[in-house]
Amino acid sequence: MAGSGVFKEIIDEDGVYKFYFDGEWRKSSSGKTVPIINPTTRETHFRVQACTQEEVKKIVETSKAVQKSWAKTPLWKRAELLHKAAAILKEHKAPIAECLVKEIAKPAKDAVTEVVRSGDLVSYCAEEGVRILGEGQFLVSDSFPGNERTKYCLTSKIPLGVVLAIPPFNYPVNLAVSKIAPALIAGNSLVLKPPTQGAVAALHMVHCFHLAGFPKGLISCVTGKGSEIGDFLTMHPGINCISFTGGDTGIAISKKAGMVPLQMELGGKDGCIILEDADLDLAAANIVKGGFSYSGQRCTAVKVVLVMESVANTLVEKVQAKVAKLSVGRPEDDCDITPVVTESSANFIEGLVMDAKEKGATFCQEYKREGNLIWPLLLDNVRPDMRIAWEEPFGPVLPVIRINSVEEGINHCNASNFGLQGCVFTRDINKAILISDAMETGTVQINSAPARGPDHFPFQGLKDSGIGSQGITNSINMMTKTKSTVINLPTPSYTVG
Ligand SMILES: NC(=O)C1=CN([C@@H]2O[C@H](COP(=O)(O)OP(=O)(O)OC[C@H]3O[C@@H](n4cnc5c(N)ncnc54)[C@H](OP(=O)(O)O)[C@@H]3O)[C@@H](O)[C@H]2O)C=CC1
Ligand SMILES: O=C(O)[C@H](O)COP(=O)(O)O
Repeated sequence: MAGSGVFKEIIDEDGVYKFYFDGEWRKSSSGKTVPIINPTTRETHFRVQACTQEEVKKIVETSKAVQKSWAKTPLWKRAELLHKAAAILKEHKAPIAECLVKEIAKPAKDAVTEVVRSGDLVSYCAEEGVRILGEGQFLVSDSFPGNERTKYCLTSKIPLGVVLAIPPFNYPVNLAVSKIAPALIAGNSLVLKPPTQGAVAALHMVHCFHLAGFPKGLISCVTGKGSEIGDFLTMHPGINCISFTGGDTGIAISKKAGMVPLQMELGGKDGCIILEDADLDLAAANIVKGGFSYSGQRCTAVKVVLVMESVANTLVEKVQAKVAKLSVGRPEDDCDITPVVTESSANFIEGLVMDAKEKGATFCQEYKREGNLIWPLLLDNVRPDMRIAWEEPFGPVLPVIRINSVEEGINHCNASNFGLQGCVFTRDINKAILISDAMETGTVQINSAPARGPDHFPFQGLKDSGIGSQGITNSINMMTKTKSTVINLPTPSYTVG
């Protein structure tokens, strides 16, 4: 159970979760707490510390000092500790998953999957780190015009320093470890600012790293409202790298952050283009899985279907039939559609639905909402003048735009300010490749819904969808800098003998 057993020390006598600093679980001197509202009951379920700027300052200072010795810890030892943390995390999947169910209404099975996937990510990262950080480059000078072979250049990868990790609510464990593990294996220290909704799952996860025995102060977890301590953290001169996943906040952070490397994974409006020759059963299954899993609260969710008019009726019928089978209700009951994360999120989604209604979209189901729970809704005959054609609902509402040419579909996707992923369904691989090349997105999936995973694949967004690329290997590389040592010889190396 959450907050019990090995997790007992992360909670205080009043039931408030502590923050983590210098290898200890602590109460904030602010005396204030932040409530975490259960999206299903809409009542406060957990409380976390509202940390102060002074506490943030101390955390960053300590992280800086500890990082120096961590960077000198042998790579194999860093990997060993990560493997240990991964095993502990998987061993405690049940209480962590329970937090995900209560804090973000993630369906019970998916919550367990997130924790197990996170353990696997940490292990893979440890192995990949040993491989890629264990090798460097060797260059000789006479390959560049005008040079003799008098210089040998040895390059290796060195850590950046203190990495700040800010994950979003929808994968508070997985998108936290996707930043923590690469940072640590590369020799950095790590400050985590978890999302408010999802903070308690993240604190449990951090405790698994604590139990693994990482040095004191190497990992810290500071809680509080992003809007209150966020700027102080992201603009702190002691931070050497920011890895952020979330919405438009990331754009604001990018503008304010100093000269530090940024990894930004932001929103998306992933288009799904269906050609006339597509396998419509496969497409319909992927549209429903891609559009409605975790109630559409995935950056990689299918967020607009662009279907050729000649097959649109058949496709919509097939999707509608599958939508009708989705179960709607409590995450504890493992329903497909569960309450969206906050009331304001539900209100925002409703605003998009009402706009589409006023402008004449065809409702394939009746719009239904109870509290934060919104029933899955397919909107047909959506036109470009409707907000839902462009904005991401981050909820279980999926627009269908009927197109008369492939170009029309591609142009719609490319006119978006987002460029995360896209997908195309066709039996013609040549067409699929041409469409993939034409789509201005970080990834295009052929005959499958968009997805970030598996976690070692590169994951990146163009335009407002992000900066840089995630994925285990890319994240390790991003959290390091190249260091060269040049050996200068008195004479060209091949003059002897
Ligand atoms: N491309 C990708 O990989 C993904 C993108 N997303 C996108 O994220 C959005 C939904 O996630 P959501 O969590 O609501 O996103 P937000 O951008 O609202 O929040 C993301 C994180 O930023 C924190 N934060 C808020 N304000 C600040 C600030 N001023 N400075 C620093 N940190 C701050 C939040 O903390 P707090 O909760 O305390 O406010 C949270 O931890 C969607 O747009 C979605 O598309 C989501 C997942 C993956
Ligand atoms: O936050 C998100 O939405 C994730 O990055 C998507 O991950 P998934 O495609 O593996 O569900």
